[in-house]
Amino acid sequence: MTSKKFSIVIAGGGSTFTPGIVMMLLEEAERFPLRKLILYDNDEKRQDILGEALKILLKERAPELEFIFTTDPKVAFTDVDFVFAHIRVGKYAMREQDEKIPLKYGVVGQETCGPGGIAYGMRSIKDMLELVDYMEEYSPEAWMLNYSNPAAIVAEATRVLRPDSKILNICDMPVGTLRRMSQIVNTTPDQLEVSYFGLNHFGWWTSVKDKNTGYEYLDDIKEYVAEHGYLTQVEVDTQHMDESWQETHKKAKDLLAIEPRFLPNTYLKYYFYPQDEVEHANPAYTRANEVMDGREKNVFSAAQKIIDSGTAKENSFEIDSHASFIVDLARAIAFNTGERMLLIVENNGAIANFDDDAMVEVPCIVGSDGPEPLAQGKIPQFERALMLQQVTVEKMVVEAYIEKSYQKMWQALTLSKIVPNARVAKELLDDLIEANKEFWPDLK
Ligand SMILES: NC(=O)c1ccc[n+]([C@@H]2O[C@H](COP(=O)([O-])OP(=O)(O)OC[C@H]3O[C@@H](n4cnc5c(N)ncnc54)[C@H](O)[C@@H]3O)[C@@H](O)[C@H]2O)c1
Ligand SMILES: O=P(O)(O)OC[C@H]1O[C@H](O[C@H]2[C@H](O)[C@@H](O)[C@@H](O)O[C@@H]2CO)[C@H](O)[C@@H](O)[C@@H]1O
Ligand SMILES: [Mn+2]
Repeated sequence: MTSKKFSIVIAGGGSTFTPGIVMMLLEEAERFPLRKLILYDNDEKRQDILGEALKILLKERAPELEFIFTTDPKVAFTDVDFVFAHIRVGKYAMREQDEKIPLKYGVVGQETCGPGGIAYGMRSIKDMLELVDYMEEYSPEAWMLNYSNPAAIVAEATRVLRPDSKILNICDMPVGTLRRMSQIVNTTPDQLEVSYFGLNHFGWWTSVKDKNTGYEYLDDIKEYVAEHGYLTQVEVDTQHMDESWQETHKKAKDLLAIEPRFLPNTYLKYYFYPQDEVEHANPAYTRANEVMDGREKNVFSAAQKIIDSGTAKENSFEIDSHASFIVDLARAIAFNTGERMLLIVENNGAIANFDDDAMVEVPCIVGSDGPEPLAQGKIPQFERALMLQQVTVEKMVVEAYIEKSYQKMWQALTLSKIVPNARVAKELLDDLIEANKEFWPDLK
């Protein structure tokens, strides 16, 4: 048990994931003791519901923990060791637009991929920079562990616009898939050591080894995935019980078919089989609606029950697998543990034949000075060409933000593997500009 106790602000305190993360922090109190926990959000009404419920729960389970929830950045970011950032600019109402507008043009509508991700990225940059600036103004020694999506564009924007900031960009898709892989080979995720390369939501596993014996499980897992995808006997993700996510895990088999050398990140399905996504999509009811009717409703009604009953003894929130590794990451920084984790970092040669200034997702050794990427060698031309196209889209969105450039945003949409041609890209862009006029810079 360490003596040091930490102070964390969760930026995006009204997030549907906040209660699960708080429950996980309570669970991990031995390994990562807290002295202060702050929720910060720019939507007071939304955050207050979770804040009031968590105040009751924490009084009962961690009375010694200082807990506040606020919309005042100075209060939120002062005297903190870590900023856990998971904001969703525009909330689910805008995710719904990101997913539905492209479908009007027969194009995949998705939270972080294609036109939906591009729109979400353009919406997120200003708010993310604001969080970084608050952190550096009020707690200059703090680290930001950023979950906020679209992680690829957010990571690129902070690389360009806040190059010296202490930000770790993370994604739990590979963490969730590793849980599935560990089940497939009848071990536990902590026993597996991976090699992986790609961009966020756009990558491949090249090795999945047993940490102790060095046994390479890649072929064993591929044999299973070729038949079942990543669908496992026991569901490992409370978040992914919905049919749409089950379909996604099953689709991994078709992704393996196009690239049999490596194991795929499930997000590749939007780039390789967009027609299947559009065919099966319901333009009137997308993933955003599922979450609004599911997770969002469940989390806020659980909170209301706690408030109404005045106790969390009967009702409570569920611990969320969603952010279990966020503590490992914070501990790696705090205690220089040298944890090996996938992070989204500047390439700088980790992928030998890819741009140094690309934000890539690779295994890193994490210590007090941050991540050290592990060399993944040269990648094949097939993946290299796909990644260059996608990373250029991500870079052009950030350039379009900086230059307020309509032309660059049109080019970014046109370049996306998911958008069929420049005419659809322009129609999409004009529609997205209208839907995002409250959030995007005025593009000229
Ligand atoms: N990196 C990953 O693998 C991963 C996994 C899960 C979720 N996420 C991301 O985490 C984020 C939260 O997800 P959610 O579904 O809980 O969203 P949510 O809409 O439930 O919560 C987001 C919260 O952020 C707040 N917010 C928006 N802009 C803000 C700003 N400028 N300052 C402070 N607060 C602000 C909103 O008011 C809202 O309360 C999203 O970006 C989501 O994509 C990422
Ligand atoms: O459709 P949603 O909002 O439920 O999920 C979208 C997010 O999906 C991934 O995160 C998952 C993760 O893969 C899973 O293992 C579990 O931890 O839940 C997470 C949240 O659902 C993806 O990595 C995120 O970027 C997406 O936002
Ligand atoms: Mn992710």
